[in-house]
Amino acid sequence: MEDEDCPDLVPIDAGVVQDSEPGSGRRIPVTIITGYLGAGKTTLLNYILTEQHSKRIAVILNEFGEGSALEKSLAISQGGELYEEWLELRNGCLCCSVKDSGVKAIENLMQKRGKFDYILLETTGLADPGAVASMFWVDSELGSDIYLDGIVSVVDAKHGLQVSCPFFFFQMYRQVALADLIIINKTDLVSGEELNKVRTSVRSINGLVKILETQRSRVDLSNVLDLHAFDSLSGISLQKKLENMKTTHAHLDKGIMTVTFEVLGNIKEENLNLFIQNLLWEKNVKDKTGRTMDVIRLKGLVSIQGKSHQVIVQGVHELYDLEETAVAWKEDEERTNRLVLIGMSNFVSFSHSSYAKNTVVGCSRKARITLLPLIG
Ligand SMILES: Nc1nc2c(ncn2[C@@H]2O[C@H](COP(=O)(O)OP(=O)(O)OP(=O)(O)O)[C@@H](O)[C@H]2O)c(=O)[nH]1
Ligand SMILES: [Zn+2]
Repeated sequence: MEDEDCPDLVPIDAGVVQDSEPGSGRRIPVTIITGYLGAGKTTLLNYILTEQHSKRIAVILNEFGEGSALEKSLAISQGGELYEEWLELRNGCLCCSVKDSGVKAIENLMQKRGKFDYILLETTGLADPGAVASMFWVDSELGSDIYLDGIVSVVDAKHGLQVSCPFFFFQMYRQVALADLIIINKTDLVSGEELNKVRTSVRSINGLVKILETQRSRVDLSNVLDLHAFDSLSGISLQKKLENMKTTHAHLDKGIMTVTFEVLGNIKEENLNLFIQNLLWEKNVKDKTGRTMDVIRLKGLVSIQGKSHQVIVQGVHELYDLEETAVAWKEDEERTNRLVLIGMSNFVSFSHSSYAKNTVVGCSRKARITLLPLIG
């Protein structure tokens, strides 16, 4: 017992930052920032870094790399304020690589440089953030120091969701479908009417997402950081959203939609698991017209037999998780199960793999970590 309380040995290394609290067990949030090319992701990062004066924030850029010749760990610059490190990714890109390598690399960096308070990860405009999100989400279950806090997607108000290339279009829709927060940026470039259109198309894809509108990505940071979108703390805000969301949004022409379910009563946990597995894994749950759905994001609050508290359901692609929240069902309350699916009708669905085979987009060979040691 006492041995476990011993502080870890810290390597003797000139670069070590000593302000971490070894063994504090505090976990570090990761916010994933996505958005189409040029939407304002970097502007958002810079804004956060200059506004936020109390956190040690590490910024990770998941970029296109220069190819396999550079496939090794490399400290690019270590002097001055900026410290950069290339992650070694055994299997290509951050999103496609074996789950643990990205997280491991961050943990290694923290060992060398001291703990951060927060991690911001900017994906390339063409990446599938689902794969990156899954990586961090899975890892948090395995006792990692890092947990996924939320997914933020920046949308360009001027261009909206208009992209002609089907692959790019597909990725942009996925980014919107997956997000916990959408920032519609560059509102200075559009009229009120145009802005309404963009807002409506975002809402038609993702009926749950919070939408903010900005210029130069200037946003109240309390809306971006510490969202707890993937843990049971988000149960209460999810409850409110679900109550206000009785309609089913469908973006019929594009086949991307938000579907809500509401069922009264208690469910057996095993039946719920079976349903979700059929939906996410077997993909054999059909709608009235016989079509199946590719679920990108799943959220819900359910009532499970024998459990006194509401249970939150979270899903990203094929991963899902049930967690009891702090909210107890009241004695006189009618128990309900509400599930929200955001995804694509299989009718028009593109498969990531079939596109990925023929295109290099969305796959970067390297991720660059830029650690901005202390701002303020
Ligand atoms: N007019 C206007 N321009 C903006 C706004 N926000 C950002 N920009 C400009 O848009 C361009 C792209 O912004 P970035 O922040 O680099 O976009 P990004 O999403 O990081 O771009 P990539 O990483 O290349 O995908 C820059 O020239 C910004 O100065 C805004 O609110 N209004
Ligand atoms: Zn990839």
